[in-house]
Amino acid sequence: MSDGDAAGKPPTILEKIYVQRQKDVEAAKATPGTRPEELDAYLKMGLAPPLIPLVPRLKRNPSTATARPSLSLMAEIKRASPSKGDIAPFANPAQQALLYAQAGASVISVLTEPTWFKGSLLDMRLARQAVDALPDRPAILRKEFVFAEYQIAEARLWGADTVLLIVAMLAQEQLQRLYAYAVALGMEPLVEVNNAREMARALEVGAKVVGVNNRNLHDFSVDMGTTSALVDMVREKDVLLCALSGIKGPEDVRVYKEQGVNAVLVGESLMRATDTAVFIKKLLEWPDV
Ligand SMILES: O=P(O)(O)OC[C@@H](O)[C@@H](O)c1c[nH]c2ccccc12
Repeated sequence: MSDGDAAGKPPTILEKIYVQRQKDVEAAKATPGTRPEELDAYLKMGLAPPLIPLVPRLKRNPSTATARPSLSLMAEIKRASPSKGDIAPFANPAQQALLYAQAGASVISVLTEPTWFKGSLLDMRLARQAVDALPDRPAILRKEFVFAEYQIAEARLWGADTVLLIVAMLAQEQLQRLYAYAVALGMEPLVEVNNAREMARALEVGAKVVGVNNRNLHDFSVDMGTTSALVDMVREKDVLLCALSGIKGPEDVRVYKEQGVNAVLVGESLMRATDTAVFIKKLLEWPDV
């Protein structure tokens, strides 16, 4: 991805994060203990924890048994964001993960980007540990700006069951390579798109779980219709479709459910909820579990 100044334009937030994350990854790769060959060796020795396959996990949720079409929840641990600033900077990821799991989330998404989102791999590990022993625990998603195999290996070793791949920041060949690498490690990635062109690219690599981000990562504008506009592109396909960002209440979820969307990913409104369990139950209109 260009840093934006080639055309004389200021870099977008996505470009800024990408540049910083490249430096962070270089530093981690040069640190004894986390060099790429060390991570590779750990993976080959089978030291990564057991994982949950994403697709079957997404298909099980507390509403599947009812007559309503099923819709799963991906609940996010998000301390801060570049568009909103601090959301819950002192949140306890273990506690939050447990609340999400007990309320029926299929996936727990953990932001691991430190500079703008105040996240870390430790947050992700703590979330995983908190839910690890639960029967039918949620899958853990590393929510990150991924551009290198290294970050996927890191995710797997720190306890992620899957990773996010953002089409907008990857060349097609790179997307293909990272997708294949994640799958080889047992992780079906969540592939994020923002428009029809990106959706076509996600389908071309064979993505089975596609998230449509209602928030444009270049300018932060949110349009809840972004997901709805792309539903038809996957309708007859073996693809699970998730709506990401800006979801605040049951009205949003109801619309997506009627359109055949399979999952919603919710961050900010869950982090701000005073009673997380009650909020989730109302949001998804789930029966008592
Ligand atoms: O807090 P919200 O509006 O519910 O949004 C969550 C999630 O969609 C958002 O955090 C997100 C979607 N794609 C991303 C890529 C990187 C970082 C963050 C994201």
